[in-house]
Order: sequence, then C-alpha cells, then structure tokens
Amino acid sequence: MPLKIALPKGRLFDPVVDILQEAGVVNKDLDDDSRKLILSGQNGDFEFILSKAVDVPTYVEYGAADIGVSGKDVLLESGKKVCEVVDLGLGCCRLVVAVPKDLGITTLEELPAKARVATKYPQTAERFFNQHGIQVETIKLNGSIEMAPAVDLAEMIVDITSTGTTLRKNNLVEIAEVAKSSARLIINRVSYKTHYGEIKNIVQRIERSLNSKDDQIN
Ligand SMILES: Nc1ncnc2c1ncn2[C@@H]1O[C@H](COP(=O)(O)OP(=O)(O)OP(=O)(O)O)[C@@H](O)[C@H]1O
Ligand SMILES: O=P(O)(O)OC[C@H]1O[C@H](OP(=O)(O)OP(=O)(O)O)[C@H](O)[C@@H]1O
Repeated sequence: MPLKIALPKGRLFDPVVDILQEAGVVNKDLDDDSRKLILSGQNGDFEFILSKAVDVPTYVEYGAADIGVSGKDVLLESGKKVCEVVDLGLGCCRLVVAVPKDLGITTLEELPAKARVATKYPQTAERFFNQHGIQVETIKLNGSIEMAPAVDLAEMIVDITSTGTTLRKNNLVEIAEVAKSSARLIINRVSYKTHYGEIKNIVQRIERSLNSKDDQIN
C-alpha cells in the first residue's frame, strides 16, 4: 500500500513540491493544474492527494492521508488531532487583528464593546478575544476579508498578513498579533505508529534537506 500524502493546492503547492523533491521524496514533476486530484509517485511508493489547503488536516485526521502539509493558521482553526512534526519554513505569515486606520485605535483595549470581527478563522479569533476578556461577534467569511470594514460588515478583521500590502491598500492597521504561521508537515496519529519506519525516514530526509539549505544560507 503506498503512503498517502495530502498536498495543499494553491500558493503552498509549488514550494512544498520543491521541498519534497529536494528531500528526494518525489522525483517527478507534480502538477496541480491538471484537474487530476490523485497522483501516483514514481515507484508506486506514494500517492498524492491534491486537496484544498483548508481540508488537509481533515484528510490526515481521518487517515484518508497518512501525511499532509498545512499552514499553522489552518491547523489552529481546525482543531484537528494530528501530529505536527516539521516546520517547513514556508508560507510564513501572521494572523493579526486589524482595524480601519481612521478610527485611530491602536490597542485591543480601545475596541468598542461587542465589536463585529470578520474572519476566515472564527474559532481562533473567538479564542483570542476570550483570552483577552473582550466580547466580540464573529462573522465568518471565506476571502477578501479586508473589505469587511469598508462595507460596514464589521468593525475589524482577523486575517493573514505577510507583506502588509493588503492591509495598507484597504486602509487598515494592525493592532495585535494572534499567531505566527508557516507550513507544517503533519502525520496521522495511527499511521505514525503503524508505518513508523517509513514515515520517520521521510521526516528525516526533509529535516536534513532543510538543514542543509540553512547551512548554505548561513
Ligand atoms: N499572503 C500570504 N503569504 C504567505 N503565506 C500565506 C499568505 N496567505 C496565506 N498564506 C498561507 O498559505 C496557506 C494557503 O493559502 P491559499 O491562499 O493557497 O489557500 P486558501 O487561503 O485556502 O485560499 P483558497 O480559498 O483560494 O484556496 C494559508 O493557510 C496560510 O498558511
Ligand atoms: O500582507 P499581504 O502580502 O498583502 O498578504 C495578505 C493577503 O494574502 C492572503 O490573501 P489571498 O491572496 O490568499 O486571498 P484571500 O483574500 O482570498 O484569502 C490573506 O488573506 C491576505 O488577504
């Protein structure tokens, strides 16, 4: 039986495939544009499941995939029970609270009571505001979150920022950091025991490859 690896389509796909190729886990080109969603590895040793990024932890938790790659942001939000084994150091971004610049708010304490927060990450946002003793109403969106305050859907947002361009272009300013995120290698808890040798070998090859890259940079 080939090991099943769930890969996120979208922005993480190419850099993740590069890492797997550098580690010698994959030695053929994988294409996420071919409409084919299950791809086989070179010697029938792996099967690659091409999933929406947000669904990878689900495939891995249920054992439909033994291994997967997911952003930490998605892992935090999903609450799925998987083993998180390697920080791949890509897809680096931060989950932040941001408000319209012209409100002049700079801290969480200045937020209006029961403010509405638009976000793709309602669980993570709720948890964060609860921890800070702030009551909010979360409104779940699936994209273009930065638009919400401008159209009076919400007073603030919790979303990913990387370069800061999207916040700036939409007249928003960050007032707090919720979490840092990067892509993680995750393993199904049962597979990690039943296929320990094979999976450990893959993990070590990826870690060695990442370390040798770090050595070349330093
Ligand atoms: N601007 C960014 N810079 C760096 N990493 C990012 C950025 N935006 C998102 N990410 C990371 O990449 C992961 C996948 O994002 P991607 O946009 O491919 O999927 P998505 O958010 O599910 O979008 P879609 O709904 O279009 O599939 C996110 O979960 C996050 O960890
Ligand atoms: O700080 P920046 O470098 O501008 O990046 C941040 C943007 O990147 C992501 O959006 P994405 O392109 O995935 O679109 P989305 O709105 O559909 O999530 C994220 O949701 C932010 O909107």
